[in-house]
Amino acid sequence: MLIFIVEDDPWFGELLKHHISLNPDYEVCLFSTAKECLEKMYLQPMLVSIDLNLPDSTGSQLYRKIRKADGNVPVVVISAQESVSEAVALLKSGVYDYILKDENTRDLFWNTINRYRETLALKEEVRVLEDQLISKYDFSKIIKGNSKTMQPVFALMEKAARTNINVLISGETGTGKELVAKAIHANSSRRKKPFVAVNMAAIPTELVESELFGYEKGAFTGAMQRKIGKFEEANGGTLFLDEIGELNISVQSKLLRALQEREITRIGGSGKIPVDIRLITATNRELADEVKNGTFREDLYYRIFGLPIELPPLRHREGDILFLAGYFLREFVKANNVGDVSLTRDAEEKLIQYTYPGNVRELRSIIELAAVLCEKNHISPGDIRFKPVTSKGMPVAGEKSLRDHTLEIINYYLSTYQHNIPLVAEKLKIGKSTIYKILKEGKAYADCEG
Ligand SMILES: Nc1ncnc2c1ncn2[C@@H]1O[C@H](COP(=O)(O)OP(=O)(O)OP(=O)(O)O)[C@@H](O)[C@H]1O
Repeated sequence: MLIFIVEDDPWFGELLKHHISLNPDYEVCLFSTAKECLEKMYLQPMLVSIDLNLPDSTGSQLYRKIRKADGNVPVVVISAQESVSEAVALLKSGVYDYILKDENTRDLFWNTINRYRETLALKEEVRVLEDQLISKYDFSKIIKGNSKTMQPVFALMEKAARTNINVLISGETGTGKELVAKAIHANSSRRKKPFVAVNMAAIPTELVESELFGYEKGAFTGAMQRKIGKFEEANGGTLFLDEIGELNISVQSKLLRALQEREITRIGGSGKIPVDIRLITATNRELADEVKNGTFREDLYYRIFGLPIELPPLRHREGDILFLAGYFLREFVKANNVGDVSLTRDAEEKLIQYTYPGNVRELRSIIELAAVLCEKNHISPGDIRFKPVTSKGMPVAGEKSLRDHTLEIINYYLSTYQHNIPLVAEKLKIGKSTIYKILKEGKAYADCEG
């Protein structure tokens, strides 16, 4: 820690400097003029002591200039008996301490420095405690949801935030897995450190290793300079690996080793670099099945499993569709500076009936589009457009109950044919009443799940 001493008596100045420098925690800069001190204020000293009788400035002038350069640095006045009145005036204007120049000055100055450090430590403790109090387990700022099905998720998130345990989040696409990871990080003791997210599915297989662990200059053709990997970037914070099931088996072993040994080696490097990260992973696949099939290492599975959090699909979160729709509408209004937009009763009904294969992400884009399309700030059923599902996301994809498959097929047709129930009935060769019955059952099922 840096301490400035401004003292025009070289012998006395050196004496103070020597005394304080005996403690290796402190580095002391000694100046004999106000000008020299002010020129170095950019170094941000922890404390400045000033003598009142300087060749180029009075004590009050120097104090004012130091204040201007740094509004917080404590200034200690060290003065001879004859300057007492000036020192007292300075004390009144905010000087941290005043010490008389005599045989006790060294010790008194030492005590002042220690007292200031103790105050600093206490302030920091209070700040950390206040911080914890304010944001303690306040997930609701980040992740919205009122449904009963989401309550166990919030309870698990709180447990995860309190500890350092690895977390495995599973859930269909768009259910908010990344948001949950962010909320856990933001409520954990690591919140001041980085949250680094990497989507395994978005990185070409051959680049995954260098993305995670980094590389040294010259490690391979094209490695023009050293690159820090995501592990190192996240040091002290949280590393979120999305779609972990996409990781190929050879990188899986390297990831396992890094997690076990808590250190990594950059590609082309030889030194081990210690890393301290909390790992949160996410998957929309059934990882246990991948283990059975031999495509995911069992030992890695257990290492990342830690605390499992399963996010329910939106269709099973009773009450959340309209709750989230309202939230996204308010966000839209705020971001686009338009007047309040509301949903008509029929529009709400239409939103509730749908099954959302794309979950919350899909609901958000449906609401944003509806807010753009609507007339006179009222969203009516016609403004709500369900996007036709592409062949990749056909409703029959994924493992679900027959009831859910049926419901999704109905919704797929309804969205494709603009909710024209007679037409959908004709296409599917079933009666209209069957469609109503399936939609009703789907809703009742979600109600009972909630
Ligand atoms: N409960 C929620 N409250 C507010 N916004 C949400 C909620 N859940 C999801 N979202 C929003 O939905 C979108 C998708 O969320 P996110 O990326 O976290 O989902 P995901 O499950 O990680 O998706 P994927 O599996 O495709 O990676 C984001 O815009 C996110 O902000």
